[in-house]
Amino acid sequence: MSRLPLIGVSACVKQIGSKPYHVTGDKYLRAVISGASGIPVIIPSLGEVIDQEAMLASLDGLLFTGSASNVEPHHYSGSASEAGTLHDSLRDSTTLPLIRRAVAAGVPVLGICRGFQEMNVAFGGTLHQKVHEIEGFMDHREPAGEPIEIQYGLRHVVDVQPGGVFADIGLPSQFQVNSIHGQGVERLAPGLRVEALAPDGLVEAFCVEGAKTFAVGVQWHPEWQVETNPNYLAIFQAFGKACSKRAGNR
Ligand SMILES: N[C@@H](CCC(=O)NCCCC(=O)O)C(=O)O
Repeated sequence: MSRLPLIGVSACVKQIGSKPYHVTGDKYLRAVISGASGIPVIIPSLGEVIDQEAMLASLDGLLFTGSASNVEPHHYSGSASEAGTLHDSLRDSTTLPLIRRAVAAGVPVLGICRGFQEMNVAFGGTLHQKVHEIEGFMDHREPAGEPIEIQYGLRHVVDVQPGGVFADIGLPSQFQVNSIHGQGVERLAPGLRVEALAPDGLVEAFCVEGAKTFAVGVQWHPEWQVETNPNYLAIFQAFGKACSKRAGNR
C-alpha cells in the first residue's frame, strides 16, 4: 500500500521569553502538504544529539528552509560577521552535516534561501555576506517596510541553464522569482551544477551533480503561494515525486 512521504523540515532556534524553541515557518509546512504531497515533520536543531543516520532512515525527504539568520562564516572560512548579525549555531550544527548525510544516503533534498546557502557551504562553497554591497550585483533583499505580499512578490527573472534538472521537469528557459536575501553564493561548491542565474550573474539555483535522487537548492522562495505559481509548484512537485518514490521503495 502506498503511503504519503514523510518530509523533514529544518527548524530555527528562537528564544521565546526566557526559553529556546525550535520553530519552522508555516508556509514551508503547508507547501510540503500542498506542493509536495507529503507529511511535514519538524526536525529540531539539536545538532548531533539526534542520531542523524537513524533519523534519515525514517524520512523520505528533507526541506531546508529559509531564515533571517546567516550561516556562521567560520563554516566557509569567511571573515567574521558584522556585530549584530543574526546567527543560529545550533541550526548550522544540525543542517550542515544533515545535508551531506542526506545526499549521500539518497534522501531527496530541497534547499530554500538559507537552506540553499547551507547546501553550498555543506559541500565546501563560500558565501558573499552582503551581495548588495558588491559592485555589479543587484540588491536582492526584499523592499523594507512593505506588506508581505509585496516583499514576496516577483522581483527579477532567472535564466535556466540547459540540460539540467529544471529543464528536465519542464521549467521555461526564463521565469520570474521573488528575492528575499542579503547573502549569496560566492564560490559554488565542487560537485554542484548551476541550474539558474539572476541577471547579475548570481547563482539562483543548483543541483548536486551525480546525486542518487532530487538534490536541488534555490535562492528564492518557491514555497510562497506555491499553488498559484506553476514554476514554483513544478519544483515542489518534482521534489515530492522523488520523496514519494523513496516512500514507495521501503
Ligand atoms: N539570511 C540569509 C537567508 C535569507 C532567507 O532565508 N530569508 C528568508 C526569510 C524568512 C523566510 O521567508 O523564511 C540571507 O540574508 O541571505
